[in-house]
Amino acid sequence: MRPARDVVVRDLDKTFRLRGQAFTALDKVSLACPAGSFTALIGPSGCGKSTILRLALGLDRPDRGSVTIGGAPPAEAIRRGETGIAFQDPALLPWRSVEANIALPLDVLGQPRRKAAGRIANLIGLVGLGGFERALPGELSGGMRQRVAIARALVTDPAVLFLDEPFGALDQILRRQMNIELQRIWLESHATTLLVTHGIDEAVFLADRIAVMHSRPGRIAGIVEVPFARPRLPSLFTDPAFHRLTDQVAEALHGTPVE
Ligand SMILES: Nc1ncnc2c1ncn2[C@@H]1O[C@H](COP(=O)(O)OP(=O)(O)OP(=O)(O)O)[C@@H](O)[C@H]1O
Repeated sequence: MRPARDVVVRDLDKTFRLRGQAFTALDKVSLACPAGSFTALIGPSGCGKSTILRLALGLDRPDRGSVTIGGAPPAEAIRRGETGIAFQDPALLPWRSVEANIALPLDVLGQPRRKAAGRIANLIGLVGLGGFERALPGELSGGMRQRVAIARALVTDPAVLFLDEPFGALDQILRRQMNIELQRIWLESHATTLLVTHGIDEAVFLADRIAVMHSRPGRIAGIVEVPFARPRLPSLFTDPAFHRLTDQVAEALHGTPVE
């Protein structure tokens, strides 16, 4: 198993230029995700959630501030295969089977797929796709494709998992099922997880802490701690304490300060 890694976002500023006009996308954004924790990042459209992930993945550079993964720059953690990524669009290669799609990060890192055969088989079981190893993406449902993307994100046994609205395109019923599965996978993998989501229910069900963002400029308005014990059961979705917390997150989103 990988050593645990924390993710520390420190004083990020990011300005984009749009047709000659400067637009402050992020203003002094700081967020510490302790090793092994599950953090949800929630906020209105355009507040800069995906920009934070892009900076955390070294896909773009901040104007000021830094992101470190286990104390190192993101590029180093990525090179060591310590990061797993899943986005809203599962982006599977249509000509590759389920198992070959899951193996893709190993191919990119130049690690022999043969040595990981047992791990790939375990992951297929973990995401409930036993029997579909040789299926092509076109033969799967949307939820199954998303589960392939989650398995692919986990194939390098990452210490850190970045998830950007991975279930955004799924219907409510399937989304809840995927939330329950993601919790199970996270409890097994212990990866430090940062989940970008628009779903308040999803954030409260899954996260240890929810970072609530406001926009224009994008900033962290507050952190809501989620105290529920794990494993969290589906019955939590109907618990009054759950609804009190979703109300608190909604209030924080709409401007009321987090207590
Ligand atoms: N490459 C870019 N060039 C110019 N502006 C950009 C670029 N990337 C992001 N932005 C702007 O930065 C802001 C934040 O975008 P970002 O995608 O991070 O928001 P978000 O919170 O993830 O939104 P959503 O919830 O809709 O996905 C937006 O106003 C967007 O237009």
